[in-house]
Amino acid sequence: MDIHFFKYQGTGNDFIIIDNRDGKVHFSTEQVKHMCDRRFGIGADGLMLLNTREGYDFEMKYYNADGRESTMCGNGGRCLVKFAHHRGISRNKYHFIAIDGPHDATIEDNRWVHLKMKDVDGLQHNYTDTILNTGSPHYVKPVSDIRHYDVVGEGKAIRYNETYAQEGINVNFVEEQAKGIYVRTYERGVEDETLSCGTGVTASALVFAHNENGFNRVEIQTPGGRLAVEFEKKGEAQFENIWLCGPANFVFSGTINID
Ligand SMILES: N[C@@H](CCC[C@H](N)C(=O)O)C(=O)O
Repeated sequence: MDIHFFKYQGTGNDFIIIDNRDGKVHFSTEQVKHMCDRRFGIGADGLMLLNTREGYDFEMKYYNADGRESTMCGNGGRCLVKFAHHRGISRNKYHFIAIDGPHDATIEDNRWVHLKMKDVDGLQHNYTDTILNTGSPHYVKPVSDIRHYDVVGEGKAIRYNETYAQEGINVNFVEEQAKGIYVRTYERGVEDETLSCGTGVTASALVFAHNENGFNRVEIQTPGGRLAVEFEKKGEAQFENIWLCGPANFVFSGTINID
C-alpha cells in the first residue's frame, strides 16, 4: 500500500502527518513504528492522522515513534493545526478534538501556532521534583549545567523506575535562565531525548510558575528552539487558560510503501 505523507516539525519535534478525512487509513503498531524509523522509514518522533469528527474542525489521532497510540502531544497539535490550514481548513480560531478533550488554536501572523491546553489541577511532589499531567504525564526535575546534563541516562532511570515502568512518564530537566527556563526532555514512546516536547515545556512552565508566584508568561528555550507558555494561575496548584505558543513548519512530503 502506498501512503502519501507530510512531514512537519515544531521546534525540532518532528511528525509524519496523514490526511485521513476519507477514513481509509488504519495502521498497525508495526506500520507506524516502521514509518517513524529514521533508517528504514521516513523518520519522526510521532505520527498523526487528521480525521474528521462531527462538531469539530478535525480530530487529532497521535502515535508515538514506538507505534503505539498515546496521550496528548502539544507540538504535534500545533503542527496539525498548521497542516489543517495548509490543506484548506481555514479558520480564525480552530476547534479540534484530541485524546485529552477539545482544544482551541490560532495561527499568529502565519507563523506561530498558539494551542490551548487542558486545565491543570494538582501537582505531586517528590523532594524538589514535580509530577503533573498537561495532557500527557510529566516529571519535572530542576538541574544545573543543563547543557551538559545526561538527559538520556537520568531520564531513563526515572521513566523505568518501579513507579513509572508500566505506564511510562516523560521526564523534563529544567534550568532557570536570565529570561525564562531551558528545558530538555526524555520522551516516553520515543525512549530518547527529543529536541522539544510541547506538553513537557507546558508542565515545566507551570512548575516554574508554581515555585515563583506571579508569572503568567514563561519564555522557554529547548534544544530545538524557542516557545512560550501563557496561563492563569487560579490556586496553589490550579492553572487555567493555558496556551502553548511556538513555530510549526512544513518540511517535506512524499509517498512511502508499507506492504
Ligand atoms: N512530543 C509530545 C509528547 C508526545 C507524547 C509523549 N511522548 C507521551 O507518550 O506521553 C509533545 O509535544 O507534547
